[in-house]
Amino acid sequence: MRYGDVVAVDGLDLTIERGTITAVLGPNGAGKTTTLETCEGYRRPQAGVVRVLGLDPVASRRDLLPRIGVMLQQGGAWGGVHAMEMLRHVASLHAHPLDVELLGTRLGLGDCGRTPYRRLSGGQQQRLGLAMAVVGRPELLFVDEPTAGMDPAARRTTWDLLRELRAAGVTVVLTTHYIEEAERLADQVHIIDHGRLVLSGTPAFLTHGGARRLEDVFLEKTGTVL
Ligand SMILES: Nc1ncnc2c1ncn2[C@@H]1O[C@H](COP(=O)(O)OP(=O)(O)OP(=O)(O)O)[C@@H](O)[C@H]1O
Repeated sequence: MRYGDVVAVDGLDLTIERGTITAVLGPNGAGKTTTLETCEGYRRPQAGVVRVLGLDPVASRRDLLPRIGVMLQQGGAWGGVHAMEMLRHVASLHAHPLDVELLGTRLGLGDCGRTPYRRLSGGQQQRLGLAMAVVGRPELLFVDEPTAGMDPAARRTTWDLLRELRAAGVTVVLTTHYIEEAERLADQVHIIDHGRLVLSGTPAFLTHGGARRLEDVFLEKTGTVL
């Protein structure tokens, strides 16, 4: 995937197993969001092949939309909408949504009250984005930096929710800059740099059974030690 002269994703080859949590790590500009957006069907691959639940994400977008959940890095709601109003709306678009009130309470959306979306804090917007992504009971969930800007309690709630989804058979693909998050949550970690895959494995494999810190492995492999 290129943007003009910039090569954002370059021969990236990876497969994600169903029912697992996969973390895609990489420095700023490594190509994580572009990769996710291509899998989500927002971008048509300029070369190569992408299959999501066995389907072409662009050609089969209508079939895939009810089956996947997407949490974008930013946005996804109208500026003037209230959090619970937005969540109820998204739920109404799905055949068998989760209980909106329970989900909203769990993710602290009740606290957002009548504040319009554009005035919510970054962490509150993230919580709503996560709720919108999971409310339709997706089989596959893409979450781009889900806990960025969240306070520690909201981060824990998010981790618990993602683990519960995995236990229920949902496949979760996340990007994060919090290496600890990947270490705690992910079954499989892929590190990408300059649009290429540089290392893959379970957290235990990558850290030699905990003998190394994943952050050190990440910095070494991506050459980002300053
Ligand atoms: N719409 C766009 N137009 C031009 N260049 C873009 C566009 N989107 C991304 N890029 C460039 O493509 C490269 C990959 O960007 P991408 O957003 O996929 O990286 P990322 O790994 O998600 O980064 P971050 O961790 O900072 O979110 C970067 O060099 C970025 O500047």
